[in-house]
Amino acid sequence: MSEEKQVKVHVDKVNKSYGDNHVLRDISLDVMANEVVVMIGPSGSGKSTFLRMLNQLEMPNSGLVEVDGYDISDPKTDINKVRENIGMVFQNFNLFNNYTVLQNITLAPVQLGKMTKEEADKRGKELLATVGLSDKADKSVNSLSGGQKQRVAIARALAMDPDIMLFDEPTSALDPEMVGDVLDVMKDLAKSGMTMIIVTHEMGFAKQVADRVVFFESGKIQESGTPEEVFNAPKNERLQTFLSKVMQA
Ligand SMILES: Nc1ncnc2c1ncn2[C@@H]1O[C@H](COP(=O)(O)OP(=O)(O)OP(=O)(O)O)[C@@H](O)[C@H]1O
Repeated sequence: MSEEKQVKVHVDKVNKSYGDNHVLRDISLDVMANEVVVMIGPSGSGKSTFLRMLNQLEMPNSGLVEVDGYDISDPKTDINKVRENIGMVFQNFNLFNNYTVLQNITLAPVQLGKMTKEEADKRGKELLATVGLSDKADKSVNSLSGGQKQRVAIARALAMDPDIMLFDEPTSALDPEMVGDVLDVMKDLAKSGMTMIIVTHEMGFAKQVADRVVFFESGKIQESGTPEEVFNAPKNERLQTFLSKVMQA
């Protein structure tokens, strides 16, 4: 048996424009099973667009995007099937506010026929325990803090038993005192071996958790490497400038 790790995400020479705005420029990146890749870079550099492309929330103008072996740059691919294996967590939670916490988590697996209601309730409660919210199962989402909502959003994504988790600035909308709880859940998930791609401005988290840090600037990957390489010995001048600004802040 080969010991080689499986490629989970394969992106080759992708370009994306919005009108005249050329947002992704010949981007290529492979992410392996169990790898945690953190994307950093200035605002508007294309990080969110890249992430959203991985579950067809955006389509590239050219290039190849393969996720879990499916060519999702091909509009004919059944994206709903692929999305069952990709959990996505957004900056603004995107929960159903009028449902209870547990209903938010069980809705998709039951509706898509992945689990019975009883199985989904059982799994949902287990997931709430792992994100530290066992006591909130029957509460309305409206009654939660931002940090609690984000932990519910993570539990909801995990309820589909995904192979890959995508995080788009999951802590940017949170009060500072809530950030740590959400990052702790993500750290545990990384330790469990989940394949993760994370856009964040939390540099301390990136240093601690990333297997690889990828620096985006002007729609290009300007540098990528281990946290030690990227943070302690950045080669690219734009990365050096970016880091000095972020560190000052
Ligand atoms: N749906 C859209 N329509 C038009 N332009 C868009 C759209 N989405 C993003 N853009 C533009 O694409 C560029 C890259 O945006 P993107 O959100 O990917 O950057 P980012 O690196 O994630 O920034 P931030 O850290 O601020 O979220 C920006 O100039 C943005 O205005």
